[in-house]
Amino acid sequence: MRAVGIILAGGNSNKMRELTNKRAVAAMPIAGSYRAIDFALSNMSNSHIQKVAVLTQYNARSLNEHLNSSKWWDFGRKQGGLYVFTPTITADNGYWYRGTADAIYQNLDFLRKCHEPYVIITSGDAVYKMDYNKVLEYHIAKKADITIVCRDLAPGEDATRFGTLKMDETMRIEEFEEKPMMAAYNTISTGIYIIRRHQLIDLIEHCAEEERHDFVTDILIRYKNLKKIYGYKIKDYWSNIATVDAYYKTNMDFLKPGVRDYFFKQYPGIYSKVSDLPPAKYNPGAVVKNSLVASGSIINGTVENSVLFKKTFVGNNCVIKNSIILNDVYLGDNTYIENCIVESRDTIRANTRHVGENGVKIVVEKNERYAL
Ligand SMILES: Nc1ncnc2c1ncn2[C@@H]1O[C@H](COP(=O)(O)OP(=O)(O)O[C@H]2O[C@H](CO)[C@@H](O)[C@H](O)[C@H]2O)[C@@H](O)[C@H]1O
Repeated sequence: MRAVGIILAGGNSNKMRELTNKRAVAAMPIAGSYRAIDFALSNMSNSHIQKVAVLTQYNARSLNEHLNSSKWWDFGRKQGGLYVFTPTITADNGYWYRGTADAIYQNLDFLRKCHEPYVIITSGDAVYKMDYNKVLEYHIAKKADITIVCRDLAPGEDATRFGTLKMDETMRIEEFEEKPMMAAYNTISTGIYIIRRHQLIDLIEHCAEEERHDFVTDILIRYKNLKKIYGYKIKDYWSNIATVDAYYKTNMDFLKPGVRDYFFKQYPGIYSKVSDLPPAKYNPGAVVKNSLVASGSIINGTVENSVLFKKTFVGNNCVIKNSIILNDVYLGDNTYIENCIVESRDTIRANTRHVGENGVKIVVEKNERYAL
């Protein structure tokens, strides 16, 4: 095999507010049946990358539970497979992962023991489909040291969340600004990189010697002029979910037939851990329009333009509009929910009203069923 994969999934995002109090961003539920990291894992599997390391740290338990079997993404094999690395205290190291480069440094033995010549680095926070082999071919053809997958900013998208960059006519990166206050360029890095394995080991070791810990500022930006760093531009769907608005928008995008078909009908598919739940049930009186409803749900009221994760119960005369209901939520009779994200396992009492007036409202209620 030509490449191994590294999925960075250990970061925290305060821009997700209460939603990441208990789970990692990469464990955020997406489109009714998936977790964010399923997209990167499926891309690895579909690109025939057989050895993948997931670096987890913040709220690692949520991810570790999801990744407890590699068979869902077809990594269950004798050679290679899926490795989940959380920080471990050793005789030589007493730190958590202090940044993305440090996370790789602390697992450098994994890379040293591999034989594959290239490494694909991606984040677990993005929803996209990609054949990494196409990027690898480009990387080889360009004789690049590092290739960064990038795309143009979408209209209205906030550049300050991203690395922005400028390329010359050969696609070599001339300028790279990480999360600028005022973006000067409208091409952004997707945080997907390809690099030769030996080169990565050298750069990461050098970073560690100098007590530097961040892959973007301490490698990409620092070596921009010394190394040949090229951009590979994509036009397909790619969305980083690590803010409340981006998370909401990404889920809502799956209500558009084009996005849904692209991910779920066109080959290759997206895979996830499967649970043996009964099909969703629509009782007499239920009205459901343009919504995704996951298995194990029971619907009595009205649901419009919404994404309902597994085991949602919607009571009589409820109205759910433009909202995301995470798994295992009980909505009592006559509740009205509009423009909200309802946290998983919530119990929303009968006759309650929640409306996101100035943007999306996150609803976190005490769980009365579990408190019993
Ligand atoms: N200590 C740690 N240990 C393990 N994993 C960790 C980690 N700290 C962060 N991560 C993970 O690494 C990835 C990158 O996270 P960062 O916080 O470094 O950058 P961010 O995602 O904001 O921007 C990045 O991604 C955007 C695209 O979304 C680019 O535009 C931008 O240049 C780039 O820095 C995320 O998946 C995160 O979970």
